[in-house]
Amino acid sequence: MKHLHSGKVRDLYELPGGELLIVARDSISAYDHVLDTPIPDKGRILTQLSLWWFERLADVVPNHVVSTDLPDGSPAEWEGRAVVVRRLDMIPVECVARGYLTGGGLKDYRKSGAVCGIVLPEGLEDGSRLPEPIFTPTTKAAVGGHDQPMTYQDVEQLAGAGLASRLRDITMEVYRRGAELALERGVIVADTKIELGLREGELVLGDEVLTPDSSRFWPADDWEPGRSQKSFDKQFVRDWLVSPESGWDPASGTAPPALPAHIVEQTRAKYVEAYERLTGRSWA
Ligand SMILES: N#Cc1c(N)ncnc1-c1cnn(CCN2CCOCC2)c1
Repeated sequence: MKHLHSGKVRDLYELPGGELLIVARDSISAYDHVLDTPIPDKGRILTQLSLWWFERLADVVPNHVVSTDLPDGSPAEWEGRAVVVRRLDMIPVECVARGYLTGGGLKDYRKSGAVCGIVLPEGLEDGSRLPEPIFTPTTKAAVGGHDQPMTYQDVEQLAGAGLASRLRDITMEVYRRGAELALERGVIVADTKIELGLREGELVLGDEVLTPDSSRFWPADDWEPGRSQKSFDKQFVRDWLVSPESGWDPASGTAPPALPAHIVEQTRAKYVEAYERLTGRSWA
């Protein structure tokens, strides 16, 4: 098979029949670096979580999944973390829904009182829950670049009014369903990013959906607006990397050091916990 693209934590291949293969690696990224130390089973756990969400959301939007059978000639180690998907005509918009204000959205809000042209109430802090979830699309940045916020009018100009409306409706419904289910199970989904493409004129959900890589997962019992929230899955890694033990400085521009075994194990356990809490299934 032909290698097409490598993202931070996933690779894309083209299959002889014209379909694509997405392979999730056990890589984890923090402070804008992909770490050298893999988290065992992360690729499999997030692939299986995404597949579970694709199925649950099939009444909202069709998806690009064709099969989880490994294509002939694939390395056996890809089992469980490789998905055969239909090739879509991807819409070049990162479709983001936010239920809480943080990250780039908070930065824009502090500068202008708005996010993607949507004016928000005054007095919101880092981690504030928004009165209603909002659609905050961004451009798909080139490798190493940063996504740029788009207004809804930008999306209409790019995709047309009809498609823009569908992109927003689907994004908001995927977020609403995901955030509602997750909160019942003790996980806040602060925001999520989906990617949609066209196939025979129909919008189809691509990429991955409602994973800790495509979304911000926060432990609900630790939520406190006014400070940065703990990441459900990445907090052990983030804290260790800036601890005296690691000896690393994010501002140094150098690559982060390898993670100690106990941080790897605790982080793997968080991915297992997220999968089990959300799906109600045992990972074993
Ligand atoms: N999904 C999908 C998909 C599709 N079904 N058809 C055509 N193109 C794409 C595609 C091409 N690039 N990306 C960006 C995100 N990638 C996701 C996979 O992993 C690598 C990054 C999506």
